[in-house]
Amino acid sequence: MKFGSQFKALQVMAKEYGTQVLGLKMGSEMVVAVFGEKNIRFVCNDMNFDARPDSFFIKLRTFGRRCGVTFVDGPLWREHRQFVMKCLRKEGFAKEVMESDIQAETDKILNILKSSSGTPVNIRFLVSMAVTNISWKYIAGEHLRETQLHKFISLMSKRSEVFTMAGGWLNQWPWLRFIAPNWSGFSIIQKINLEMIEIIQESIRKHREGKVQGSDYIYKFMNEMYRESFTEDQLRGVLVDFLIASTQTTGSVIGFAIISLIRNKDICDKIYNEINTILGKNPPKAEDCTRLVYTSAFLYEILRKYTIAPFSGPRRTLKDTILDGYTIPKGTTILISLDDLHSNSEIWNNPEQLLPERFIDENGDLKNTNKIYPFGLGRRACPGEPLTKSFMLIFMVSIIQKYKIECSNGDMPSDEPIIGLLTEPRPFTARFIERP
Ligand code: HEM
Repeated sequence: MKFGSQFKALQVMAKEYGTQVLGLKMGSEMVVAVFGEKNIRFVCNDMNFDARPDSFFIKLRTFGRRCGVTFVDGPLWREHRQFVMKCLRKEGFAKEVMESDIQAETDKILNILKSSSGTPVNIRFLVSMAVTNISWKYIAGEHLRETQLHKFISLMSKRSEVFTMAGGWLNQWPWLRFIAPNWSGFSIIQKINLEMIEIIQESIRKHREGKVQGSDYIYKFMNEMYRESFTEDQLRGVLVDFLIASTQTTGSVIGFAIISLIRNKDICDKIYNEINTILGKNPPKAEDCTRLVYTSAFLYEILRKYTIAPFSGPRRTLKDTILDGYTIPKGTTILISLDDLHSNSEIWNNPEQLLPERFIDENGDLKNTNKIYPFGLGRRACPGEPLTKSFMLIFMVSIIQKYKIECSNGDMPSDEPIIGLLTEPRPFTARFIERP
């Protein structure tokens, strides 16, 4: 409580005990929090750490069953991670096709900004809608209805305030749901589950009736349903994974980027000048990241300073394993501190400062981009990385090219994050003033 989040508390405890491998018992669960680049690389690359914990909280997320990609392991995870990635790639995920989808969603937001005529806009919400729409199109062949999307994203933003990475109190003491359903977060999860089930069932039904055009992931999955692991629960699980992963993450990164531009006018001016010199009024493409060096450096710096997943996805040891001289028993939950790699003063000078220059070398090229791990690393690294990076560049360049960004009613937005399950910016609005 004192530190504001479980993540901060564990970071402070590890420092106090002078260790990079901090073991503790949470409820009935053995948990080890891992810090330091060497240890984190080891954990992410050793197959003994590839599994995910199997807890009440994790099963609650997927309607009481262990299914999907994000929180399963072993052969089921390998088969379905490979399958979903193959299907999405065939449809154009992470290729030029996706760029045109990003551009189309960006254009929608630009139109909203135009009609806002400088009145305050909740940009993070619009971005969450856009990214969810893009990833849902690849998964389910069409966009979500706007009212559905609106309701779902509002519920999701309440969710992560309630939980910390190991699942919060509800994970350790599931009976809390009976005596404190609201405080423990159980009620909000129930509401989200109802909303997700409605979205998912509607989409599956439309696919069964052949009412969706194209050959999206759901159709491809249905063609494989003669195979043992291709069950309806598994299909629902993957749809939950993609709905949850795309709603909050990218919206939060863009939220932090916009807040940082409002708070650092000099950085915003440098970015605008670079875009103006290199692109003029031409629309950006993802490949422009190598030419727009300062802009790209700024986006890397946002990913570093505001680490969206301070702990990467939780892992579980498959057998007794030695880590940094400590024996970690089989079945231990492992929390991997990505934030530690991004805020370590031995790696980054003045890590608390926003300095895009730390990603630019003396020849004016990008550097150090392989020293940050916002999307995790190894076999379980985030499959949404290409979508997020292309979205960040195309969206931010398009906005800055056309608009000056200002705070609402003179209120400077805080960049102090809310750290729950993920790191999020505090709610804020901004004004977008069209450039002449
Ligand atoms: C700023 C944006 C994002 C960040 C920072 C982020 C970060 C992460 C991290 C740290 C992990 C855990 C990796 C591990 O366990 O080692 C992860 C997993 C995952 N992410 Fe993302 N993510 C983002 C956006 C997305 C998007 C847009 C999607 C979907 C389109 C997505 C889908 C997933 C999935 C399915 C997994 C589970 C992978 C597995 O367990 O095999 N993510 N992400």
